[in-house]
Amino acid sequence: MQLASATQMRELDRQTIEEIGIPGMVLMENAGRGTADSMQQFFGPVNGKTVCIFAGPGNNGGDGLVIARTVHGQGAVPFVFFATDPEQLTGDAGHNFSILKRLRIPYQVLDYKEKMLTLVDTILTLNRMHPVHCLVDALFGTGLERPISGPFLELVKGINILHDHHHMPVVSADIPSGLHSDSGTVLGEAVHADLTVTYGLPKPGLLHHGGPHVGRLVRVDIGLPTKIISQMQLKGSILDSDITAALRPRQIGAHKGSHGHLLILAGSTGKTGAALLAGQGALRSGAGLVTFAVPGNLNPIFETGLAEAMSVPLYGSTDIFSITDYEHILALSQGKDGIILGPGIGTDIGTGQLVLRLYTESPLPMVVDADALNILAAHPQQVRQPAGPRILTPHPGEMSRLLGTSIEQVQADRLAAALWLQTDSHNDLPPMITVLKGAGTVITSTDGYWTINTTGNPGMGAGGMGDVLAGIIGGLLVQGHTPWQAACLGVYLHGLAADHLACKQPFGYTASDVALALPQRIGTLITASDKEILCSPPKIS
Ligand SMILES: NC(=O)C1=CN([C@@H]2O[C@H](COP(=O)(O)OP(=O)(O)OC[C@H]3O[C@@H](n4cnc5c(N)ncnc54)[C@H](O)[C@@H]3O)[C@@H](O)[C@H]2O)[C@@H](O)CC1
Ligand SMILES: [K+]
Repeated sequence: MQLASATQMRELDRQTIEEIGIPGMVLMENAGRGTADSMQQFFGPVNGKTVCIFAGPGNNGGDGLVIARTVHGQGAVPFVFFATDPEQLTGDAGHNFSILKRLRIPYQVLDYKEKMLTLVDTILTLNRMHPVHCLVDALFGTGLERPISGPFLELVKGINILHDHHHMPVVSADIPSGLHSDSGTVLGEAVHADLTVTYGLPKPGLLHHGGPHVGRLVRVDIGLPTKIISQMQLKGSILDSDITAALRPRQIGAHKGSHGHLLILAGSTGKTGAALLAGQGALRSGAGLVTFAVPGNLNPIFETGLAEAMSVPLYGSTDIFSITDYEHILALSQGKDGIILGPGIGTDIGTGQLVLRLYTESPLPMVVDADALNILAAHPQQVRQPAGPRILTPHPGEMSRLLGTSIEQVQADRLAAALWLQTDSHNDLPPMITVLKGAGTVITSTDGYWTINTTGNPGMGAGGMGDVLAGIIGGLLVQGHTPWQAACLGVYLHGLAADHLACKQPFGYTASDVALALPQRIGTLITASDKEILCSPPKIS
């Protein structure tokens, strides 16, 4: 499913209305009716209940008025609250206000002096007469352009009090008011929704940071023609279960050599766990063979640490990776299908020299993680000189170092940060993918395509998760997935496995647990017909 920014959404609406001839009133009607349907689906019948609608000064408010009229027709008692004079509404919203008046649906213009507590009291009183079915937030959608303040701020605060303290369900029309629809940044204060019904195409701001304000997300088809959407050539998408179509069952007769050989360059004293976790991630994602190249003194740990993996001691410098290991590593990389470079390696000068040479000289596809990213951050001119496909997997701290900015700035616009390598020039550089980790992981490629992940949960905020992710992506890479596919599948599956664990234990599961949970998740995703091939013995004729 594609994602659309506020500007793209406005353009889609404009083309639909002006070039195709579908009136804006029809789109608004579809949006409002679709929302009313979802409200019944999620919160039960509206008949006989109060529905409080908070309508803003633009078309989002207009959607709210369609919702009011629709639930009125379904036997509810709608009550519309405006923060500004509704007589000022124009266009389709103004038209819907005229209809509302003719139907004598009650509304009230909130006096700014009547602060939020008065609003809360009013709604609690209404609730005593007819129980409130839900509160409808139709204050702002894609048109929010500055922090919410004044009467609008009072309304949002009031809605949140009713939601947080009085447990009233809240549905947001298109976007929780106060969220920036592109970046997901909270502008002043944002509505806490249980359900967000988004119109046409979802907006990226709903997914950034894991969508903490959004609740359940539902999309309503408001009638934007697919022709118009495809002409727009949108580059953003939701990373959801569609990606799992890229998983393939194993061929009968396949052997360990069929599933790729991964070289892992990771670990140092005190951080051998990072390497072992990456190895686990790779093996659990199905890599055929895994070899660790490790500082010589650490080799005994790897001999026993992961029985299924091989290890080769390096003696350039016995405790850390060093530039003097370069030739040895080059020889080791012969016959390998990919490399993971970075988890737990430290940033020693000799290690840095090795990382930069491998990054700029090895043609093998490479997952570049952790300290390898910190080393690259100190040598920005080399970032765009990869000798082969690269998947960079920074967390916000590493991303901020790569960009030379603060973590706050990265988090304020995660998409802009993750698109740091985007280029319009058609050069012959190998593909470079950035995976900006965190709630709502953002994956971008240099040609400007991007996607935001929908799996994962707060329980994943624990040491070693990133190492396992690097391993999973590396494992998928050597099994023949393209760098883009490997990054997207890896991120999606990593979150999915963790979500499965979180169903029973919301936190306290470990990175190893996630790796262990992975094969079963993959198994359930491979289609039934594929399973038949997998499980049935070869036919003897
Ligand atoms: N034809 C269309 O364009 C359609 C639009 N739809 C709805 O329309 C929305 C977009 O409508 P609009 O572009 O009118 O935008 P909004 O309804 O989101 O709000 C824009 C209005 O709010 C004001 N405003 C912005 N930030 C403010 C702030 N911080 N404090 C006070 N006022 C502020 C603006 O000056 C403008 O009057 C979508 O999110 C969607 O809900 C749907 O009805 C489907 C069809
Ligand atoms: K809204």
